[in-house]
Amino acid sequence: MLLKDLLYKIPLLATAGSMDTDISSLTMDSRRVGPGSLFIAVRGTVTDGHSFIDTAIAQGATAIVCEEMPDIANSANTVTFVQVQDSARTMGLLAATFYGQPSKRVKLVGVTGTNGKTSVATLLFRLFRDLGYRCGLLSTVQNQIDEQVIPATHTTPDVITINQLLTQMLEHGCTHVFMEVSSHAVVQERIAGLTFAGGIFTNITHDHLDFHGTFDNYIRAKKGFFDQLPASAFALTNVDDKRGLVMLQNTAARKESYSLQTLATFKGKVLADSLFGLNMLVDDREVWFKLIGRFNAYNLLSVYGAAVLLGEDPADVLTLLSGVTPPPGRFEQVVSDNRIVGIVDFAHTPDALLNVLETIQDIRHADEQDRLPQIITVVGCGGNRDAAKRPIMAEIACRFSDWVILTSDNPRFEEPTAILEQMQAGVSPVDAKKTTTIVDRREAINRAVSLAGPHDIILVAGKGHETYQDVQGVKSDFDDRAVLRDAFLKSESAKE
Ligand SMILES: CC(=O)N[C@H]1[C@@H](OP(=O)(O)OP(=O)(O)OC[C@H]2O[C@@H](n3ccc(=O)[nH]c3=O)[C@H](O)[C@@H]2O)O[C@H](CO)[C@@H](O)[C@@H]1O[C@H](C)C(=O)N[C@@H](C)C(=O)N[C@H](CCC(=O)O)C(=O)O
Ligand SMILES: Nc1ncnc2c1ncn2[C@@H]1O[C@H](COP(=O)(O)OP(=O)(O)OP(=O)(O)O)[C@@H](O)[C@H]1O
Ligand SMILES: N[C@H](CCC[C@H](N)C(=O)O)C(=O)O
Ligand SMILES: [Mg+2]
Repeated sequence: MLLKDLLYKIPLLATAGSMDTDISSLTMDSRRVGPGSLFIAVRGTVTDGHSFIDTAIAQGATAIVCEEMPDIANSANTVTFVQVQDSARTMGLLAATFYGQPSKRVKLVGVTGTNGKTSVATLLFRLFRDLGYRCGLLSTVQNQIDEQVIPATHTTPDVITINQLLTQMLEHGCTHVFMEVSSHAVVQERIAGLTFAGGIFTNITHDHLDFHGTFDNYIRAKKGFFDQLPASAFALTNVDDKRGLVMLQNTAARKESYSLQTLATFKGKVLADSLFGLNMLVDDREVWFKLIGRFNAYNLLSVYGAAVLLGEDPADVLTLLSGVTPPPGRFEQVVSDNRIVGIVDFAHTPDALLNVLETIQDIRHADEQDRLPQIITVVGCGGNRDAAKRPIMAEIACRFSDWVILTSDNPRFEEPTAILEQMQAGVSPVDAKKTTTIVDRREAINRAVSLAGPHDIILVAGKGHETYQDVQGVKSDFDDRAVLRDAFLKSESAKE
């Protein structure tokens, strides 16, 4: 595509060089530049893409988009330079044009919020496939082009990757695409230039303050998604969340809502919640779902609402949705031969942990001898992420559990013991008696199993579907579900 066609309608501050240059590919990473590439210099959190302009040219880039013209701009006559106000945003607009506006050719629905994005996007994907559509999914767990699974590196990929994936989805006949929109992605313009058919807000609680600085900034980031929705889209919000209405304050999209507590476009009520699923009234129809926990009642209601807003028949939606299973690592049960109930859950924020533990408390029942199952929680917090949540998560674990084992999540580049000390700060002297700290996650899970008897519940929180542990940038195999199964087997054979 010619550079001048690519830049059509993009606000430019200055240019140097020919606009008739042919562009073969777009990239913001000098390491991926090839002959004929357009390199977009983006200022990042670690380094500045502008310092790689020379490398990009040496590797064959024929055009550079930047926020600051480099000195060589007027002397390099084989390369064209384009100065813009905001490279990251421009990249989104360029990607949409370069790939032929794929987001306009599918029904693209974005899901944002602190918790529940993967759950809602995955449920929508599974529901719409059951409704007979070919669908795409962009999620933390994985990306999917109908049946084909593509590993995910981010919750929301960069905007060039998104457009490439959307193009592949279109080639495979996908009509609907469901994607998570993280707050990082909004701030870094990873969704710039995408045309959404709908946006869903789940909730907002404490997370990522390391990145956003303040809670207000974090709210603004999430709201930014709704601010950029077109009038043709729907904006579906959870009005039971304190910030639910704020999200839609400035949106041009059609405002819709869901609630378990108050008047809303889509209204639900939890009738029963057990280890076998949720029984709900949804717009006055009674339905059983396979998911567990009141928080999932919200997820299900938003999925139902979005499906109806996308034109599906409410009764068909509920019939099919009642059979849909949750994504991996979300309240996933691993039960031992002697009936110890293991629950592996991706709860890695205070609110998620609170919800999961409240659910566990609600659904446990005393046995014939009137003994209430014990709750044993194994939890850690990731390194190089929001540190403020660490003591809070430890406190929540203690509040709801009979035993707590604090352990490592993904330490990344932090010292595991330092993270654990910050968690311990949330443990009161009284709770200290039931709390142990074991740095090694496998050992921690083994200890939990050794404390459990039949019908007791072990919650292993924080890593859910993850199949690795990241220590100093090295990812080694680690899967909470497999480790739990091993621990159950080992403890059974030790007893024999
Ligand atoms: C903090 C953060 O979000 N970082 C993201 C950001 O990287 P960055 O700003 O650090 O980039 P940088 O390393 O400073 O580089 C700046 C620019 O120079 C370029 N560069 C760099 C080196 C080089 O040799 N040549 C070159 O051209 C880079 O390609 C980049 O364009 O932009 C990159 C490209 O899009 C992302 O891969 C990267 O995600 C990192 C790996 C990450 O861990 N992100 C997490 C925090 C994240 O985004 N998480 C959210 C989900 C959170 C949640 O909801 O729970 C997500 O959406 O996944
Ligand atoms: N609607 C909800 N409200 C509160 N907590 C939830 C909700 N849905 C799920 N959770 C909890 O949060 C955890 C993560 O859920 P999910 O993966 O769907 O969230 P996410 O928003 O995609 O997270 P991430 O930001 O890491 O992508 C679940 O394992 C569960 O413990
Ligand atoms: N999307 C989240 C996932 C966190 C999962 C948790 N296991 C951790 O490593 O902190 C993030 O990248 O912040
Ligand atoms: Mg997710």
